[in-house]
Amino acid sequence: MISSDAVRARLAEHVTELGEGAWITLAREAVEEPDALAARIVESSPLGAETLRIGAREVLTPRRTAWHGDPGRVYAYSGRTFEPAPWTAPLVEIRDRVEALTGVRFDSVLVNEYRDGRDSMGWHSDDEPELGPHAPDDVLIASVSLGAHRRFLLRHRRRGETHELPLGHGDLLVMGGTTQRRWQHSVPKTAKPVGARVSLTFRLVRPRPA
Ligand SMILES: O=C(O)CCC(=O)C(=O)O
Ligand SMILES: [Fe+2]
Repeated sequence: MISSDAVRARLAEHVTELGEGAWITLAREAVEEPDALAARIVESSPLGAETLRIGAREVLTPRRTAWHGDPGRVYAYSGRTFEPAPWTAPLVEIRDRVEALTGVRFDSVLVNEYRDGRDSMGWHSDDEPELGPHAPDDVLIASVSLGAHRRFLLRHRRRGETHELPLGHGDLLVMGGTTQRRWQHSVPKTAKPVGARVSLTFRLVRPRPA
């Protein structure tokens, strides 16, 4: 059984403890040739804006996304379910690099493309019950950033305390333990001129029983 403690121990030099069993690690420039990889992913992933249900309203996401993974890694959020597209060559390269660094072979990945500063991701936690190793108290998410630098914010759900991490150029951010339970995160819009950014959030998803 994978435990996120083993990942924290392995990446000990990069750990920030957030308290209450929540922690993140940030390794700068962990992936080589991030710009070339981003271009290959944008070419080969079925990226598109999704319609999400927020209460009674349907809204289009202000970013393009694609869900890839092993067969059966169905991901459900905001009233939608997503069947995984197969792994592509650039995603396998990065998945294997993330495995070498974390010791975990992630089974799925959400690709997010932020075309410019108007694209964003609102406050949320990735705490869906199918997320492993064991949502909501132990969720492992390994996020690789490619392309333009963007601000990544963490906000404590009760205390409102925030941390700001500038992410870019092959950086690897891992969120583990109770981070999803205790904190939310976001990628805010920016009025500054910024180029395109691609983020890959690798996950463990329990397969749906057939
Ligand atoms: O783009 C990012 O760095 C964040 C992506 C994210 O939060 C997600 O995919 O759930
Ligand atoms: Fe997220």
